[in-house]
Formats: sequence, structure tokens, C-alpha cells
Amino acid sequence: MTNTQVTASEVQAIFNRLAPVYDQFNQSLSFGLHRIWKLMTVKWCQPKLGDVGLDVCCGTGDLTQLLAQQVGKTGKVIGLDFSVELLAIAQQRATQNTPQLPLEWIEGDALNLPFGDQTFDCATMGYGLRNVTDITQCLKELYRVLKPSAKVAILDFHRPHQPLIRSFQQWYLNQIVVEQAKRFDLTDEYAYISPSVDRFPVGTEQVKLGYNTQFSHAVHYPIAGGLMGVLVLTK
Ligand SMILES: C/C(=C\Cc1cc(O)c2ccccc2c1O)CCC[C@H](C)CCC[C@H](C)CCCC(C)C
Ligand SMILES: C[S@@+](CC[C@H](N)C(=O)[O-])C[C@H]1O[C@@H](n2cnc3c(N)ncnc32)[C@H](O)[C@@H]1O
Repeated sequence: MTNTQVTASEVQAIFNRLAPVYDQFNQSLSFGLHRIWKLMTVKWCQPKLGDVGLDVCCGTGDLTQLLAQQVGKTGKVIGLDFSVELLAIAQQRATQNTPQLPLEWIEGDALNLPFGDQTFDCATMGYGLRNVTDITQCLKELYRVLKPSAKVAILDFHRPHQPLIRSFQQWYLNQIVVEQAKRFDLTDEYAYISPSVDRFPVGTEQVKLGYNTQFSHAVHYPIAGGLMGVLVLTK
């Protein structure tokens, strides 16, 4: 995946191929810290009991489940993704671990959400915005399906400003992560992360994109020393 822009079908193929090891890699390579980053993200979209929530690019459903725990049994959360392999794992995990949660899984495109205008009270997106092929179109769809005053919290990697931390992140992604991926013949799939982070807008640019998409408020919170970030957009 060395070219400057991968196609949607290439992204889809990447995640279908790495699906079997996705959760275990995230857990081991982040020392479990990704769960904290995801919980922070869910809190930032300010879910309430009874809300109807959406997790875009849900993957195996980590954020979807966390969001469902917040809206409770009177609420509902839909997880959408275009990777059938990751969705299958999401469905299996939910059935086994949280059968009581109000979850629904939909195969679909983040750039053309199969929902009506003003459907959702809250939304999340974890490590998805960097992977879609049209960030502006994705933000327009998020704006469209949110109810007035609703928030979407968008978690992703962030290139740290601090040179030492930035070098550490690049080393960790290009050495540690890719070395581990070699064990499963997934070198290319995980080598895709670092250049995708380089292409991804920094926090201040993400805020501008949010305002340009007509969101009434946009703020970016660097977390984990700037290794990650959460963009919170209010309709
Ligand atoms: C949950 C995480 C990443 C999800 C993820 C996102 C992508 O865009 C991918 C693309 C291609 C393959 C896989 C993924 C993917 O898994 C974050 C945690 C997992 C990261 C792979 C680990 C890297 C974390 C930080 C760069 C360094 C952490 C330092 C450590 C806590 C000391
Ligand atoms: C790194 S994973 C994130 C999964 C999950 N949100 C998490 O936090 O672990 C990125 C996900 O985005 C999905 N994705 C990328 N582009 C998409 C699109 N246009 N429509 C739907 N899903 C997409 C991939 O299939 C993959 O499941």
C-alpha cells in the first residue's frame, strides 16, 4: 500500500484480511490502552439513556458496545461497516458477551449512510475517518443523519507536534507493529497505518473541516501524548 491514496475496495480488502487478528493486535500493541481511548470517545459524544446511537466504521464493535452500554436497554445503537469479516466478529462477540444490549449491525458505506436525516442522538467513529476515501463526504453524511445539537466523537491516530513523540510513534508503527504483523503475513496491511497517519489532517485542520461541513461547534482533543486525537463535532 505504498501509493499516496488507496481505493475503498483496497481498504475493504485490508480489513477483511486482517479481521482474524484485528482485536488481539490492537489489545497487545496498545497494551490495552485503546479501550481507554475508546471510552473517552464515547463519553465525548454525550450519550443519554434511551438515545439512538450510531457507530460508523464499527469494525468488531468495540465502540458500538460501549455506546450501547451508555444508552441502555431503552436505547438502540447501530454499528455500520463495509467489512463483512469484521462485522461477523462484531455480531459474534455481541451475541456471546452482551446479548442484552440493543445492538444492530449493518453492512454499509460511511460515504452513503443508509439512514434518514436527523436519525441519531449521538454517534462515534473510531479509526475510521482516516480510512475513508473522502473525509468531507463522510463528515457531510454524519452531519445529515445527526439530530440538531447532537454530537459525533471521532477517534483516530494523530501525528504529534512534539518531534521526539512523533519519532517514537513512527518507530513504533514501522518497527514494532509491522514486525508483529510479519508473523501473520500481514506486513502490507499494517505498514499502511503510518503513511495513512501522515496523510490524515492534523487536529486544527480537522476542526476547520468540521466547521466547513456546517457543524456549529468543533474541537479536537489530542490524547495519549498526541499519539491519538478525538474530534468532537456538534450539529
Ligand atoms: C485501535 C488502534 C488502531 C486501530 C487500527 C487502525 C487502522 O487504521 C489500521 C489500519 C491497518 C491495520 C490495522 C489498523 C488498526 O489496528 C490503536 C492501537 C493499535 C495500534 C496498532 C498500536 C499503535 C499505538 C501507538 C502508535 C503507540 C502506542 C504506544 C504504547 C501505548 C506505549
Ligand atoms: C481501523 S478499523 C476501526 C474499527 C473500529 N471502529 C475500532 O475502533 O476498532 C477501520 C474500519 O473502517 C471501515 N471502513 C473504512 N472505510 C469504510 C467505508 N467507506 N464504509 C464503511 N466502513 C469503512 C473498515 O472496514 C474498518 O472496519
